[in-house]
Amino acid sequence: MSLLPLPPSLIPFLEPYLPRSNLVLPNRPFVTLTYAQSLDSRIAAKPGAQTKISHQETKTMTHYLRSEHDGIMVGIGTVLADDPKLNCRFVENGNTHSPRPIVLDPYAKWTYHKSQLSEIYNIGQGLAPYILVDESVQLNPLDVATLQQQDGKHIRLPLIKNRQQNWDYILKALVDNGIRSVMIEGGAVIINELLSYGADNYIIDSLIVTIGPVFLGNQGVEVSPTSHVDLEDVKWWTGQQDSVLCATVPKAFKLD
Ligand SMILES: NC(=O)C1=CN([C@@H]2O[C@H](COP(=O)(O)OP(=O)(O)OC[C@H]3O[C@@H](n4cnc5c(N)ncnc54)[C@H](O)[C@@H]3O)[C@@H](O)[C@H]2O)C=CC1
Ligand SMILES: Nc1nc(O)c(N)c(N[C@@H]2O[C@H](COP(=O)(O)O)[C@@H](O)[C@H]2O)n1
Repeated sequence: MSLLPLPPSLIPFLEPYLPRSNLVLPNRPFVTLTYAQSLDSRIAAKPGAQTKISHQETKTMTHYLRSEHDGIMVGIGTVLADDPKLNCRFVENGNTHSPRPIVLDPYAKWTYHKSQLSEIYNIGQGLAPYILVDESVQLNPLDVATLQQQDGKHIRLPLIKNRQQNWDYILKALVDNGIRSVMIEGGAVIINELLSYGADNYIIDSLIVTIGPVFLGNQGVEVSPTSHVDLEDVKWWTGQQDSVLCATVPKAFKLD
């Protein structure tokens, strides 16, 4: 299904938060954390369920954001729940860029060769993923062979032993593999972890949150950091149904 046109006012609204408007960081990619939540801070109606929250016009915004990043990352929980495409369907202004899908799957739970994402690659509508797995896990030979034929790969990192350091390894691996900007879409474990990462270690350069006019209820999958986070550079956009918050995390807390 084709997307609605991008509301023109979103272009100047988003501009200051895009990687292209910000300094290129030498040792890690520019990180945008972006997701859609309900009024009661839920990103899905129940665990493992894919739940539509965004209006079509903010869905277009998500694809516009995908066109502005080298990579798009989700966790294995999201992949198993949504079987996502993780490509870019924003084709306005002749855009043909699709970001590199990156899946954080430390225990190699994903059967990649049967996924929609593999099919998307096979029909020429997106790139094959980089799958981040722990150094110790055994890989499915069919997945390895499929990724070898496509242009994706498994990247082995020490992800299981000391989770505290994982984001350092993950971000370095992305830069080492040519990913200079990444948008992280979720799911809840990753969002909560990044928002809670610690006062000295915030790694989010831009935060872009779509808020839909719905309550998903207390069985829903909640996003909430472990403690207080004050945002800076806050701007709001309101569309036909949704509002979008753009912000940065306090600069004093950022890694360099
Ligand atoms: N509304 C929205 O914008 C979005 C909603 N979702 C929803 O979120 C739900 C899935 O969320 P979750 O189950 O929380 O899964 P998730 O996608 O956050 O994946 C969690 C898994 O990722 C791995 N992981 C996360 N952080 C790690 C780290 N630092 N080191 C190593 N491994 C790490 C672990 O295996 C962990 O179990 C689905 O229902 C999906 O539909 C997902 C993305 C966006
Ligand atoms: N922007 C947005 N709005 C919602 O209502 C959502 N449920 C999501 N979910 C995210 O989008 C991914 C699906 O991507 P594809 O359309 O399959 O490429 C899903 O995996 C979540 O990350 N996003």
